[in-house]
Amino acid sequence: MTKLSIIYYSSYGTAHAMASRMAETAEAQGAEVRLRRVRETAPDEVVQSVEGWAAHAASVADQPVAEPDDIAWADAVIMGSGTRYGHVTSQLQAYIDTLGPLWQEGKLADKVYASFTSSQTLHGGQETTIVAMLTTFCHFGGIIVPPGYTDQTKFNDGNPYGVGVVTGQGGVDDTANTALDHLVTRVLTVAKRLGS
Ligand SMILES: Cc1cc2nc3c(=O)[nH]c(=O)nc-3n(C[C@H](O)[C@H](O)[C@H](O)COP(=O)(O)O)c2cc1C
Repeated sequence: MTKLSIIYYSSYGTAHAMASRMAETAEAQGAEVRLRRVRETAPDEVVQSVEGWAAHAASVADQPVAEPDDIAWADAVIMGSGTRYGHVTSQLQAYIDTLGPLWQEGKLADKVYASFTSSQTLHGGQETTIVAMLTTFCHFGGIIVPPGYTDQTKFNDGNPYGVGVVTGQGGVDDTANTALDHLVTRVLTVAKRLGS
């Protein structure tokens, strides 16, 4: 059974919906899945001052938060974050910054990695955000599995780096779900080929 961790940060629920879709698809394919939200680091008064942010935070309050062990445990990791000025969220980066001891022990290496994002606008920085996560995976010694155009459906969402959802244009629609299913299936297929 391939062990897959899906680790993401979401303020308003888009990355949460994307991660949940991949978790369901992976479980249907027999994988053991850890779906883990990254801990909120913004001050509570800031979160509570934004309606959509507060509502999403309340809806996931009882769900487990990501710990470093969730990567050490996994054969494959899919990481996701909304786009912030063309980069990953500080919340996801704060989680990544707790991984130093595992990195030092070599426990982040030799796993399959992929990433996903969402942004408000079409050219608002999805590629740079996804590639920022891929850069981190290089430092881990990870085996990066981008979707490329390895399936005809990739010509519909058009993102060979990972999966990106544009919240201002359709959000997590059928095209996005197809791309998410393709990404997680590809990650599991490669992990299995590597013996996981
Ligand atoms: C501080 C901040 C910076 C953002 N920067 C960008 C950006 O550079 N490009 C963009 O298209 N959207 C940007 N957005 C919009 C978010 O990317 C979008 O709301 C997010 O992807 C939604 O994901 P979530 O629902 O998982 O939180 C920004 C939002 C915030 C709050």
